[in-house]
Amino acid sequence: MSVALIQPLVVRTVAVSDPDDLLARLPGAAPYAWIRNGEGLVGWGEAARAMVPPGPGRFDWARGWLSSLFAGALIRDEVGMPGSGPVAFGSFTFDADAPGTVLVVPRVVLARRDGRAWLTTIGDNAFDLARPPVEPGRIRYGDGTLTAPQWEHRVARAVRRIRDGGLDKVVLARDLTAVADRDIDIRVLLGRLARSYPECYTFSVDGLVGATPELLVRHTGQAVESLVLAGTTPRGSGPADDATRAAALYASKKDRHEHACAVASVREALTPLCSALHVPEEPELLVLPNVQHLASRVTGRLSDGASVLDVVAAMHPTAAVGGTPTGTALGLIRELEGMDRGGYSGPVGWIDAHGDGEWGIALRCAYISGRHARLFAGCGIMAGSDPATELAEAQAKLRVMQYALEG
Ligand SMILES: C=C(O[C@@H]1C=C(C(=O)O)C=C[C@H]1O)C(=O)O
Repeated sequence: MSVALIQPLVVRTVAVSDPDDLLARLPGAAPYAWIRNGEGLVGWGEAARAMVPPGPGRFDWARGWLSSLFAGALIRDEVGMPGSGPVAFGSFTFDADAPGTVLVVPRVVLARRDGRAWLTTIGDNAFDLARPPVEPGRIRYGDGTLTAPQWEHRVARAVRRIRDGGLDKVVLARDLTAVADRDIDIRVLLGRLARSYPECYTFSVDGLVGATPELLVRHTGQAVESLVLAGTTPRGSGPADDATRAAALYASKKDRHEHACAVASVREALTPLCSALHVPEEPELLVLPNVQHLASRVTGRLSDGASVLDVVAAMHPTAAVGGTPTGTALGLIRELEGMDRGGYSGPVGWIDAHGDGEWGIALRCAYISGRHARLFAGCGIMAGSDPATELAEAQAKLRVMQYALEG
């Protein structure tokens, strides 16, 4: 297959002076990015790419492809940090059987972490001519797979199914289409997202772009960390209203149960892999510009040398994006959503040659292609869910990418 045809990668990482705004260094409109609070990695060009075949073995396939690629590489890494040396950016589809999972090793990666900065180049150090970003102009929206009222009906059906005892929780999503006057330059979106959502992970992988608050797993050596989110209320009209809404969220049996389902799924996935695992008793509140979430930071130590992709494979799909029990929820999602989620709500992130990396759940995101965008948002549906409230919550989540497109 393509693996056999690839020449060994010749990789060099050197320390560089502070690059300031990483996103401003991207020379062209097809970038790779993973940025939070100004730190992270940006990349461009392609040294290697794999379209990962769909199916239950996709994580194994990805792991095999990466290990033969990285094992054959000639690596000179003068920095020795997580994310130095060669890295692959990846986006896995939500549904294991859907096409569209991709891994790309950019030709150039520029990164900053803990006050250090580095540049990784692969192959000939070709000079990249920068083109200034271009604004997309006016944006027109259209319905995606379902209109808003149709989606509310599907939510009502899911609630009935839950009340009938079929399952505890299911996450239902909807999509929205957008067309711009001009081709959408992803760098414009990334700049807006990183400025307005600095706490989130602003990402870009092969046309999937967003700012997700949900860290599936960060893997550094033996340490793993995850930020589980579930249970949401929109921001209020001011500090007092915010506080009232936050208190109601904490007190809501429905939201606490929804959150507990998501935490339980992460605990179950991580327990077999970890020698130590800390799961907080009570959630905290994560306040974002558009919504507030119940949040639990889970930390652990891996018992053996599992890579970040092994951990991702064990965790996906958590109940934050699938439901409880997982299998029943996935069947209901297929039946009721009537759309292919693609990489939305799938794992997105990067991995280095040591198996370290950071992967988020691709939320608050859109696929960008030419002048077109397809935006996604979903909500956890419980027995006590009200379709109109869930629609409002999905709309609040869609605002992240609407803002990225419109400014
Ligand atoms: C599904 C999404 O978000 C997830 C669902 C949440 C909820 O229903 O409360 C909260 C955070 C995410 O885990 C989305 O943003 O599309």
